[in-house]
Amino acid sequence: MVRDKSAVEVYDDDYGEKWFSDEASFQDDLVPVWGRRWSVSSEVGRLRACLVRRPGKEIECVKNPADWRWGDVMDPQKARDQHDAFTQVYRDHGVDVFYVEEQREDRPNAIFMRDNLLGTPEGAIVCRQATRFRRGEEAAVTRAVAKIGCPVVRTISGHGYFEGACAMWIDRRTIVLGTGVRANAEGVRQVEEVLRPMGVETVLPFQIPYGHAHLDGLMNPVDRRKLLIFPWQTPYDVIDPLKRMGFELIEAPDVDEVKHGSSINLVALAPGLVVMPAGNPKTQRALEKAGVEVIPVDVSELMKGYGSLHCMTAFLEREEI
Ligand SMILES: NC(=[NH2+])NCCC[C@H](N)C(=O)O
Repeated sequence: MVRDKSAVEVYDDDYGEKWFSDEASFQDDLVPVWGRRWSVSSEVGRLRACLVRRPGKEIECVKNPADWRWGDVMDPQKARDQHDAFTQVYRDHGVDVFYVEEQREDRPNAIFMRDNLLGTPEGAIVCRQATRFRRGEEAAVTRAVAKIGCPVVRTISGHGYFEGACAMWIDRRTIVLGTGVRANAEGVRQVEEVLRPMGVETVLPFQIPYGHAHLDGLMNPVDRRKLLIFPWQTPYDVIDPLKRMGFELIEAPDVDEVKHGSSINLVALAPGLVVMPAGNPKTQRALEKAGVEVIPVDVSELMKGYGSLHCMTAFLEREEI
């Protein structure tokens, strides 16, 4: 009987099950699979990449500022020029600035990108806006993130809502997560569920006070172990463990600068080097006295939307500290 070659003959010198799984971690795969190290685990490690929304047509839909939680109507050209200027400072410091190119024309607050995206050690969490006047910004952000190839590790869903500025990274193992009008318990639970397996061990809960939307007007790390805080409205129970970790506290010296100058709403380009809204001389001096280098930039037009640099910048890649 004529028979095909037996399986044994075919496999001969190279047979057997050998297509085993690859045990590399997702984080190890970021560069080979996802094209770059899309990894964030602090607010201060050298900034390599961020996502922003240059003010587009949407800011022109604001007629009554109070409808959008704005203080005043923006001059579109001034707003765009100021946006170009501060992102240029980022680029001058080696940051790759990515843009959300398309956005809904009825979502003027979409320029406050941090609220739409939280960077994690393994990619982005796409947030879910709490308010009706912002919900929907995140859909365009998802498309932008997909386009640049950054992995999305979670989209806040179900009954959760969570805006990225309700989180504040402390270090690879520690994060502050705030609940309040812009982040409910379910939203925080979803964020925590994603971060724990990535190696976050300590979550410091922060009850955001009535009248504040986010954390970046209340506290912001400016160096590996230096923290700028609004002293009267940051819970002692958040500060105490940070003190034990060796954090030096820099108390914002002027309420008016915090409230109207967004003096805490700054972006660190590297440990001890920050870009900060201009017009806050007292806070700037306090930072410099603490050994922090400050680059002031004029974002006064953009601040009519009640947000500033930190809110406008979603971090996509920072060097680990
Ligand atoms: N992360 C921030 N502080 N964002 C400020 C957002 C301001 C915007 N008008 C809002 O109420 O949503």
